[in-house]
Amino acid sequence: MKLVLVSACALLDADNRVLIAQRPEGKAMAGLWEFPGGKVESGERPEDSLIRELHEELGISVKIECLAPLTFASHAYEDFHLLMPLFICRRWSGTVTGREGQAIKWVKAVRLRDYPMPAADIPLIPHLIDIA
Ligand SMILES: Nc1nc2c([nH]c(=O)n2[C@@H]2O[C@H](COP(=O)(O)OP(=O)(O)OP(=O)(O)O)[C@@H](O)[C@H]2O)c(=O)[nH]1
Repeated sequence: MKLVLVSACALLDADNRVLIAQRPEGKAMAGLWEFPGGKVESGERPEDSLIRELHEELGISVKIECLAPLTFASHAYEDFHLLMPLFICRRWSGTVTGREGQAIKWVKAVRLRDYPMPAADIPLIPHLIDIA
């Protein structure tokens, strides 16, 4: 089975709300809410890949020292195995904007279960509730 490495980030605002973004129509798992991030390209560090994706997807600049590891997801999808480190970040510059037409929402960690998320993300929710 192919192993796919994806870096993801839980951005937290001053009220400890978490940012989720909705996967656009036409993509795999369209409509589901996920943490911003994306595939780590070969030769790239997971942190650098995440910083690049946060800029592309949300228009914000994040410094590497503002990313802290929280936990990870390891999930067998039908066609690949996902390994996804989840970082948290409380400091960035710029205004969070859905730059690729994706809907975004700030939600309390205890409300995350109200939003359909990819299967790999479900076990991550309690970790976010713990730090809220
Ligand atoms: N960014 C992100 N991806 C997630 C999460 N949970 C999860 O299962 N994934 C999966 O991890 C992969 C992330 O890849 P991606 O966003 O870079 O790529 P993509 O599906 O847009 O495809 P493409 O870049 O090949 O067009 C997808 O298969 C996505 O469904 C999550 O919370 N955030």
